[in-house]
Amino acid sequence: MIQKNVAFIGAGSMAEAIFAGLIKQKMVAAENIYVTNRSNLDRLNHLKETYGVQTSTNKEEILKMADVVILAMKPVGVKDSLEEIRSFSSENQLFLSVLAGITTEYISELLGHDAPVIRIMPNTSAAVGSSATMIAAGDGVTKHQLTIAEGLFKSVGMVKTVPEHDIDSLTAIAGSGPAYMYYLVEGMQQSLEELNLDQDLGEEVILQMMQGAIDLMKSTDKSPRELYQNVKSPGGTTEAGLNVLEDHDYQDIIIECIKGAAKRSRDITKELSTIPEKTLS
Ligand SMILES: NC(=O)C1=CN([C@@H]2O[C@H](COP(=O)(O)OP(=O)(O)OC[C@H]3O[C@@H](n4cnc5c(N)ncnc54)[C@H](O)[C@@H]3O)[C@@H](O)[C@H]2O)C=CC1
Ligand SMILES: O=C(O)[C@@H]1CCC=N1
Repeated sequence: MIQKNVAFIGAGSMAEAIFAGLIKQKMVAAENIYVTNRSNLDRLNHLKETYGVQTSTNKEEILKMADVVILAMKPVGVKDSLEEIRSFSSENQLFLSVLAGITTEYISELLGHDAPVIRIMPNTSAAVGSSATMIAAGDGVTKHQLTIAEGLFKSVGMVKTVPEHDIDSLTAIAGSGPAYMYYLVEGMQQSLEELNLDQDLGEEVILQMMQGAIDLMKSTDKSPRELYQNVKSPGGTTEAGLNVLEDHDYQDIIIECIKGAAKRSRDITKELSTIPEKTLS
């Protein structure tokens, strides 16, 4: 457990997933977690009752307690939010931003001082200790500060420290990826009705099937292609299903999906930042 106060600016699904995970894994005590949002008091009260975290709509009150500040508002709100808190923040605080498409350089510019800024791309599986979190240090971040960020996020899943220019592309997989998995599961669930199967039974089978496929991929050197070839019998059921996927260019669609998400992350940078184009590659 680290003896640091961690403040969340933004109290949405990502902030909740992170602090739920930090508390569950006993990395940070609930009383050391401070949470604020734009103005939704009901939401703050709900989080306080559920997790025992400290909450307030008064940003100054929250900021003055913080050793580590986690920026977890929507990217579009970052400018207003940082303008609101910059006078309460200090260079002695460590800033961790989970905002898609927002560079450390831009955050430093908005803060207007030399506080260390680290860019983080986690996912909502942090709530159950299973995030795949990407971390990139901004200019001037010390090894010790990076270790603090890595330690916090290692407690809620796997961490990879990467160059900042890779974060946009990795956001598509690490950050947005869970949504594509849930979308796939939703599609399978919808098939249950058409097949006249019991919904509860079917949903349990789908999740165990996916868990098993992940366990097998993690435990073998075989490629996904070898693994699905092993499932497929000539003239069998799997082949019939794979033919449908191929007819619809399923893998091309997945590639376009990931490229589209990565492009959006880079576009957010261009839309919201004042940073010159040459630094965006
Ligand atoms: N949801 C996800 O799976 C992931 C989200 N992220 C990033 O996390 C951030 C938050 O995403 P979500 O939690 O999904 O959004 P959300 O819409 O659920 O929550 C946004 C929160 O920010 C607060 N907020 C907005 N403006 C504010 C301001 N000026 N000052 C203080 N708080 C303010 C809102 O009140 C709300 O609590 C985004 O920047 C997103 O890119 C990153 C990885 C995964
Ligand atoms: O959709 C988004 O923009 C955020 C970033 C990654 C996951 N959710």
